[in-house]
Amino acid sequence: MIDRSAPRKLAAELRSRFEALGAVPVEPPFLLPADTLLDLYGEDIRGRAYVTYDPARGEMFMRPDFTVPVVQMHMAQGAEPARYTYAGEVFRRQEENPERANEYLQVGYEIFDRTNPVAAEAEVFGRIAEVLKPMGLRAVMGDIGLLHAAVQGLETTDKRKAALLRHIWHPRRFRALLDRFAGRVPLSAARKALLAQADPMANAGPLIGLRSEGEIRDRLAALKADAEAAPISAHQVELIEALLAVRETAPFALEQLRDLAVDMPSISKAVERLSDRIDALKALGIDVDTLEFEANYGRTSMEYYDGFVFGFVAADRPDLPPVATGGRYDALTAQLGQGSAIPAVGGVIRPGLVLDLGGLS
Ligand SMILES: N[C@@H](Cc1c[nH]c[nH+]1)C(=O)O
Repeated sequence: MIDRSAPRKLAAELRSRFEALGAVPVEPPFLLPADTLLDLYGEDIRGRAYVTYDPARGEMFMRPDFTVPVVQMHMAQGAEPARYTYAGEVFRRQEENPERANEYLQVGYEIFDRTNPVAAEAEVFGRIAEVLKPMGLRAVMGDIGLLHAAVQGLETTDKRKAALLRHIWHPRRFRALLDRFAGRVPLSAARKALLAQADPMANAGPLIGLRSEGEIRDRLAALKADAEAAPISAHQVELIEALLAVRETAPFALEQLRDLAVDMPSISKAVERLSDRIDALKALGIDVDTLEFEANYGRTSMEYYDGFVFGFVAADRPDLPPVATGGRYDALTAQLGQGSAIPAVGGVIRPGLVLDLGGLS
Protein backbone atom coordinates (compact mmCIF):
# COMPACT_ATOMS: atom_id res chain seq x y z
CA MET A 1 0.00 0.00 0.00
CA ILE A 2 1.19 3.53 -0.70
CA ASP A 3 2.36 5.30 2.48
CA ARG A 4 0.44 8.55 2.41
CA SER A 5 1.10 9.75 5.93
CA ALA A 6 4.78 10.69 5.58
CA PRO A 7 4.41 12.79 2.37
CA ARG A 8 1.26 14.37 3.77
CA LYS A 9 3.08 15.38 6.93
CA LEU A 10 5.97 16.86 4.94
CA ALA A 11 3.51 18.66 2.64
CA ALA A 12 1.81 20.26 5.64
CA GLU A 13 5.17 21.32 7.06
CA LEU A 14 6.27 22.90 3.79
CA ARG A 15 3.00 24.74 3.40
CA SER A 16 3.44 26.10 6.94
CA ARG A 17 6.92 27.27 6.00
CA PHE A 18 5.53 29.17 3.01
CA GLU A 19 2.76 30.54 5.19
CA ALA A 20 5.29 31.80 7.71
CA LEU A 21 6.94 33.65 4.80
CA GLY A 22 3.71 35.52 4.12
CA ALA A 23 1.77 33.32 1.67
CA VAL A 24 -1.97 32.86 2.21
CA PRO A 25 -3.07 29.20 2.26
CA VAL A 26 -5.71 28.28 -0.32
CA GLU A 27 -7.66 25.07 -1.00
CA PRO A 28 -8.88 24.85 -4.59
CA PRO A 29 -11.45 22.16 -5.46
CA PHE A 30 -10.44 18.70 -6.69
CA LEU A 31 -12.97 18.70 -9.52
CA LEU A 32 -12.80 21.45 -12.13
CA PRO A 33 -15.21 22.38 -14.97
CA ALA A 34 -13.80 21.06 -18.25
CA ASP A 35 -15.47 23.58 -20.56
CA THR A 36 -13.69 26.61 -19.10
CA LEU A 37 -10.41 25.22 -17.75
CA LEU A 38 -9.23 22.07 -19.52
CA ASP A 39 -7.96 23.75 -22.70
CA LEU A 40 -5.73 26.09 -20.70
CA TYR A 41 -3.37 23.21 -19.95
CA GLY A 42 -2.45 22.41 -23.54
CA GLU A 43 -2.41 19.18 -25.42
CA ASP A 44 -0.24 16.98 -23.20
CA ILE A 45 -1.97 17.54 -19.87
CA ARG A 46 -5.40 17.76 -21.50
CA GLY A 47 -4.85 14.26 -22.86
CA ARG A 48 -3.79 13.00 -19.45
CA ALA A 49 -6.59 14.46 -17.34
CA TYR A 50 -9.17 12.21 -15.67
CA VAL A 51 -12.42 13.49 -17.09
CA THR A 52 -15.82 12.62 -15.70
CA TYR A 53 -19.39 13.74 -16.20
CA ASP A 54 -21.78 15.40 -13.82
CA PRO A 55 -25.41 15.62 -14.97
CA ALA A 56 -25.87 19.07 -13.38
CA ARG A 57 -22.44 20.61 -14.00
CA GLY A 58 -21.40 19.00 -17.27
CA GLU A 59 -17.92 17.65 -17.92
CA MET A 60 -15.55 17.85 -14.96
CA PHE A 61 -11.92 16.81 -14.53
CA MET A 62 -9.67 16.02 -11.58
CA ARG A 63 -7.21 18.89 -11.06
CA PRO A 64 -3.91 18.09 -12.83
CA ASP A 65 -2.29 21.03 -11.04
CA PHE A 66 -3.12 23.97 -8.76
CA THR A 67 -1.96 26.87 -10.88
CA VAL A 68 -5.03 27.09 -13.11
CA PRO A 69 -7.58 26.94 -10.24
CA VAL A 70 -5.49 29.36 -8.16
CA VAL A 71 -5.35 31.84 -11.06
CA GLN A 72 -9.08 31.49 -11.54
CA MET A 73 -9.69 32.16 -7.87
CA HIS A 74 -7.32 35.11 -7.77
CA MET A 75 -8.76 36.73 -10.89
CA ALA A 76 -12.29 36.35 -9.52
CA GLN A 77 -11.71 37.72 -6.05
CA GLY A 78 -8.06 38.28 -5.14
CA ALA A 79 -6.62 41.56 -3.89
CA GLU A 80 -3.21 42.64 -5.20
CA PRO A 81 -0.43 41.90 -4.64
CA ALA A 82 -0.95 38.32 -3.46
CA ARG A 83 1.12 35.35 -2.40
CA TYR A 84 -0.56 31.96 -2.07
CA THR A 85 0.47 28.53 -0.86
CA TYR A 86 -1.28 25.17 -1.09
CA ALA A 87 -0.70 21.47 -0.48
CA GLY A 88 -2.66 18.61 -1.97
CA GLU A 89 -2.99 15.90 -4.58
CA VAL A 90 -2.92 16.36 -8.33
CA PHE A 91 -3.97 13.71 -10.85
CA ARG A 92 -2.49 12.84 -14.24
CA ARG A 93 -2.84 9.67 -16.30
CA GLN A 94 0.49 8.05 -17.08
CA GLU A 95 -0.04 5.82 -20.10
CA GLU A 96 3.41 6.59 -21.43
CA ASN A 97 5.25 6.18 -18.13
CA PRO A 98 3.16 3.69 -16.15
CA GLU A 99 5.85 3.51 -13.47
CA ARG A 100 5.15 7.15 -12.57
CA ALA A 101 2.56 8.13 -9.98
CA ASN A 102 -0.83 9.14 -11.38
CA GLU A 103 -1.74 10.96 -8.17
CA TYR A 104 0.76 12.77 -5.99
CA LEU A 105 1.14 15.68 -3.63
CA GLN A 106 2.32 19.14 -4.60
CA VAL A 107 3.16 22.05 -2.32
CA GLY A 108 3.15 25.36 -4.12
CA TYR A 109 4.03 29.01 -3.83
CA GLU A 110 2.51 31.55 -6.26
CA ILE A 111 3.04 35.31 -6.55
CA PHE A 112 0.67 37.79 -8.25
CA ASP A 113 2.48 41.10 -8.20
CA ARG A 114 2.99 43.80 -10.81
CA THR A 115 5.63 45.84 -9.02
CA ASN A 116 8.80 43.91 -9.86
CA PRO A 117 8.30 40.72 -11.89
CA VAL A 118 11.98 39.82 -11.97
CA ALA A 119 12.22 40.07 -8.18
CA ALA A 120 9.11 37.84 -7.91
CA GLU A 121 10.77 35.25 -10.16
CA ALA A 122 13.90 35.26 -8.00
CA GLU A 123 11.74 35.03 -4.87
CA VAL A 124 9.88 31.90 -6.05
CA PHE A 125 13.09 30.23 -7.18
CA GLY A 126 14.89 31.29 -3.99
CA ARG A 127 12.15 30.02 -1.64
CA ILE A 128 12.14 26.62 -3.32
CA ALA A 129 15.95 26.46 -3.51
CA GLU A 130 16.10 27.21 0.21
CA VAL A 131 13.72 24.33 1.08
CA LEU A 132 15.57 21.87 -1.16
CA LYS A 133 19.08 22.98 -0.22
CA PRO A 134 19.89 19.91 1.93
CA MET A 135 19.25 17.65 -1.08
CA GLY A 136 21.98 19.01 -3.35
CA LEU A 137 19.77 18.90 -6.44
CA ARG A 138 20.72 20.26 -9.87
CA ALA A 139 18.81 23.43 -10.74
CA VAL A 140 18.04 24.32 -14.36
CA MET A 141 16.33 27.36 -15.77
CA GLY A 142 15.01 28.35 -19.16
CA ASP A 143 12.90 31.11 -20.67
CA ILE A 144 9.92 30.54 -22.93
CA GLY A 145 9.80 34.33 -23.50
CA LEU A 146 13.09 34.15 -25.41
CA LEU A 147 11.68 31.57 -27.84
CA HIS A 148 8.50 33.60 -28.27
CA ALA A 149 10.50 36.72 -29.07
CA ALA A 150 12.74 34.84 -31.50
CA VAL A 151 9.74 33.46 -33.42
CA GLN A 152 8.00 36.85 -33.40
CA GLY A 153 11.10 38.37 -34.96
CA LEU A 154 11.22 36.01 -37.94
CA GLU A 155 10.65 37.59 -41.32
CA THR A 156 7.67 35.53 -42.35
CA THR A 157 3.88 35.56 -42.38
CA ASP A 158 1.85 35.96 -39.20
CA LYS A 159 0.23 32.60 -39.90
CA ARG A 160 3.61 30.87 -39.93
CA LYS A 161 4.66 32.60 -36.74
CA ALA A 162 1.41 31.59 -35.04
CA ALA A 163 1.93 27.97 -36.11
CA LEU A 164 5.49 27.96 -34.74
CA LEU A 165 4.34 29.54 -31.47
CA ARG A 166 1.68 26.86 -31.04
CA HIS A 167 4.32 24.20 -31.48
CA ILE A 168 6.91 25.56 -29.07
CA TRP A 169 5.54 22.79 -26.86
CA HIS A 170 6.18 20.03 -29.36
CA PRO A 171 9.90 20.29 -30.19
CA ARG A 172 9.76 17.71 -33.00
CA ARG A 173 6.79 19.32 -34.73
CA PHE A 174 8.35 22.75 -34.26
CA ARG A 175 11.50 21.47 -35.99
CA ALA A 176 9.50 19.94 -38.85
CA LEU A 177 7.54 23.16 -39.36
CA LEU A 178 10.66 25.25 -39.36
CA ASP A 179 12.21 22.96 -42.00
CA ARG A 180 9.08 23.24 -44.10
CA PHE A 181 8.84 27.03 -43.81
CA ALA A 182 12.52 27.29 -44.72
CA GLY A 183 11.91 25.29 -47.88
CA ARG A 184 14.21 22.52 -46.64
CA VAL A 185 11.60 19.89 -47.42
CA PRO A 186 9.89 20.12 -50.81
CA LEU A 187 6.09 20.12 -51.09
CA SER A 188 4.79 16.59 -51.60
CA ALA A 189 3.73 15.69 -55.17
CA ALA A 190 0.13 15.28 -54.00
CA ARG A 191 0.08 18.74 -52.42
CA LYS A 192 1.63 20.28 -55.54
CA ALA A 193 -0.94 18.61 -57.78
CA LEU A 194 -3.76 19.75 -55.51
CA LEU A 195 -2.62 23.36 -55.52
CA ALA A 196 -2.00 23.34 -59.28
CA GLN A 197 -5.70 22.82 -60.00
CA ALA A 198 -7.68 25.94 -60.79
CA ASP A 199 -10.56 24.71 -58.65
CA PRO A 200 -9.84 21.51 -56.72
CA MET A 201 -13.51 21.35 -55.67
CA ALA A 202 -14.78 21.38 -59.25
CA ASN A 203 -14.57 17.63 -59.80
CA ALA A 204 -14.96 16.58 -56.18
CA GLY A 205 -17.69 14.11 -55.35
CA PRO A 206 -20.49 14.77 -52.84
CA LEU A 207 -19.47 16.14 -49.42
CA ILE A 208 -19.30 13.24 -46.99
CA GLY A 209 -17.01 14.60 -44.22
CA LEU A 210 -17.73 16.97 -41.35
CA ARG A 211 -16.27 20.04 -43.04
CA SER A 212 -18.44 22.30 -45.13
CA GLU A 213 -17.47 23.43 -48.62
CA GLY A 214 -16.63 26.86 -47.20
CA GLU A 215 -14.25 25.38 -44.63
CA ILE A 216 -12.55 23.25 -47.27
CA ARG A 217 -12.15 26.27 -49.53
CA ASP A 218 -10.65 28.31 -46.65
CA ARG A 219 -8.20 25.53 -45.96
CA LEU A 220 -7.22 25.30 -49.64
CA ALA A 221 -6.71 29.06 -49.75
CA ALA A 222 -4.51 28.90 -46.64
CA LEU A 223 -2.42 26.08 -48.16
CA LYS A 224 -2.03 28.07 -51.36
CA ALA A 225 -1.01 31.25 -49.53
CA ASP A 226 1.52 29.28 -47.51
CA ALA A 227 2.97 27.60 -50.60
CA GLU A 228 3.42 31.04 -52.15
CA ALA A 229 5.07 32.64 -49.09
CA ALA A 230 8.81 33.20 -49.37
CA PRO A 231 10.90 30.70 -47.40
CA ILE A 232 12.39 31.74 -44.06
CA SER A 233 16.06 32.42 -44.79
CA ALA A 234 18.72 29.86 -43.90
CA HIS A 235 20.41 32.50 -41.74
CA GLN A 236 17.31 33.04 -39.63
CA VAL A 237 16.81 29.30 -39.20
CA GLU A 238 20.42 28.94 -38.08
CA LEU A 239 19.89 31.68 -35.49
CA ILE A 240 16.85 29.88 -34.06
CA GLU A 241 18.86 26.66 -33.97
CA ALA A 242 21.74 28.41 -32.24
CA LEU A 243 19.33 29.87 -29.69
CA LEU A 244 17.78 26.46 -28.95
CA ALA A 245 21.25 24.97 -28.50
CA VAL A 246 22.29 27.40 -25.73
CA ARG A 247 23.09 25.27 -22.72
CA GLU A 248 25.58 26.76 -20.29
CA THR A 249 25.95 28.01 -16.76
CA ALA A 250 24.01 31.26 -16.40
CA PRO A 251 26.84 33.78 -16.97
CA PHE A 252 28.09 32.00 -20.12
CA ALA A 253 24.59 31.49 -21.44
CA LEU A 254 23.98 35.21 -21.03
CA GLU A 255 27.13 35.96 -22.99
CA GLN A 256 26.07 33.66 -25.84
CA LEU A 257 22.58 35.10 -25.89
CA ARG A 258 23.91 38.64 -26.04
CA ASP A 259 25.99 37.64 -29.05
CA LEU A 260 22.93 36.12 -30.70
CA ALA A 261 20.87 39.23 -29.98
CA VAL A 262 23.20 41.22 -32.23
CA ASP A 263 21.75 39.30 -35.19
CA MET A 264 18.35 38.69 -33.59
CA PRO A 265 17.34 42.04 -32.11
CA SER A 266 13.87 40.71 -31.32
CA ILE A 267 15.29 38.78 -28.35
CA SER A 268 17.21 41.73 -26.84
CA LYS A 269 14.57 42.63 -24.29
CA ALA A 270 14.19 39.02 -23.10
CA VAL A 271 17.99 38.70 -22.85
CA GLU A 272 18.23 41.83 -20.71
CA ARG A 273 15.43 40.50 -18.58
CA LEU A 274 17.40 37.28 -18.08
CA SER A 275 20.36 39.41 -17.06
CA ASP A 276 18.22 41.22 -14.46
CA ARG A 277 16.89 37.88 -13.24
CA ILE A 278 20.40 36.53 -12.77
CA ASP A 279 21.29 39.67 -10.77
CA ALA A 280 18.17 39.26 -8.62
CA LEU A 281 19.03 35.60 -7.96
CA LYS A 282 22.57 36.56 -7.04
CA ALA A 283 21.26 39.19 -4.63
CA LEU A 284 19.33 36.41 -2.86
CA GLY A 285 22.54 34.45 -2.38
CA ILE A 286 21.96 31.92 -5.19
CA ASP A 287 25.19 30.65 -6.74
CA VAL A 288 24.49 31.73 -10.30
CA ASP A 289 27.92 30.63 -11.51
CA THR A 290 26.83 27.00 -11.22
CA LEU A 291 23.18 27.55 -12.13
CA GLU A 292 22.43 26.09 -15.55
CA PHE A 293 20.48 27.78 -18.30
CA GLU A 294 19.02 25.68 -21.13
CA ALA A 295 17.12 27.50 -23.85
CA ASN A 296 15.25 24.27 -24.58
CA TYR A 297 14.18 23.79 -20.96
CA GLY A 298 10.46 23.63 -20.18
CA ARG A 299 9.32 23.07 -23.76
CA THR A 300 7.48 19.90 -22.87
CA SER A 301 5.75 21.00 -19.69
CA MET A 302 2.73 23.13 -18.87
CA GLU A 303 1.74 25.10 -21.96
CA TYR A 304 0.76 28.18 -19.98
CA TYR A 305 4.35 29.22 -19.25
CA ASP A 306 5.42 32.30 -21.15
CA GLY A 307 8.65 33.45 -19.53
CA PHE A 308 11.03 32.20 -16.84
CA VAL A 309 10.85 28.42 -16.23
CA PHE A 310 12.86 26.28 -13.84
CA GLY A 311 13.25 22.83 -12.34
CA PHE A 312 15.21 21.00 -9.65
CA VAL A 313 16.31 17.48 -10.53
CA ALA A 314 18.29 14.69 -8.87
CA ALA A 315 21.36 14.52 -11.11
CA ASP A 316 21.97 10.83 -10.37
CA ARG A 317 18.32 9.81 -10.88
CA PRO A 318 17.41 10.70 -14.46
CA ASP A 319 14.59 8.15 -14.17
CA LEU A 320 12.70 10.42 -11.77
CA PRO A 321 10.66 13.49 -12.71
CA PRO A 322 11.84 16.85 -11.32
CA VAL A 323 11.44 17.32 -7.56
CA ALA A 324 10.32 20.91 -8.12
CA THR A 325 9.21 22.93 -11.16
CA GLY A 326 7.73 26.31 -11.88
CA GLY A 327 7.58 29.33 -14.08
CA ARG A 328 5.86 32.51 -15.18
CA TYR A 329 2.33 32.46 -16.61
CA ASP A 330 1.22 36.05 -17.29
CA ALA A 331 -0.98 35.19 -20.27
CA LEU A 332 -2.97 32.69 -18.21
CA THR A 333 -4.08 35.50 -15.89
CA ALA A 334 -5.32 37.43 -18.94
CA GLN A 335 -7.18 34.37 -20.23
CA LEU A 336 -8.99 33.93 -16.93
CA GLY A 337 -9.15 37.62 -16.05
CA GLN A 338 -12.10 38.77 -18.20
CA GLY A 339 -10.30 41.89 -19.26
CA SER A 340 -7.72 42.17 -16.51
CA ALA A 341 -4.31 40.56 -16.15
CA ILE A 342 -1.42 40.55 -13.70
CA PRO A 343 2.15 39.25 -13.89
CA ALA A 344 2.29 35.92 -12.05
CA VAL A 345 4.92 33.31 -11.27
CA GLY A 346 5.08 30.25 -9.03
CA GLY A 347 6.37 26.78 -8.47
CA VAL A 348 5.74 23.48 -6.73
CA ILE A 349 7.68 20.92 -4.73
CA ARG A 350 6.75 17.22 -4.75
CA PRO A 351 7.08 16.02 -1.13
CA GLY A 352 6.75 12.36 -2.17
CA LEU A 353 9.85 12.63 -4.35
CA VAL A 354 11.70 14.54 -1.64
CA LEU A 355 11.14 11.57 0.69
CA ASP A 356 11.99 8.97 -1.98
CA LEU A 357 15.32 10.74 -2.38
CA GLY A 358 16.12 10.67 1.32
CA GLY A 359 14.30 13.69 2.75
CA LEU A 360 15.39 17.15 3.80
CA SER A 361 17.84 16.35 6.59
N1 LIG B 1 1.52 23.92 -11.75
C1 LIG B 1 2.83 23.56 -12.22
C2 LIG B 1 3.90 24.10 -11.32
C3 LIG B 1 3.78 25.56 -11.12
C4 LIG B 1 3.26 26.24 -10.08
N2 LIG B 1 3.32 27.53 -10.40
C5 LIG B 1 3.85 27.68 -11.56
N3 LIG B 1 4.13 26.47 -12.03
C6 LIG B 1 2.94 22.04 -12.36
O1 LIG B 1 2.12 21.34 -11.82
O2 LIG B 1 3.84 21.57 -13.00
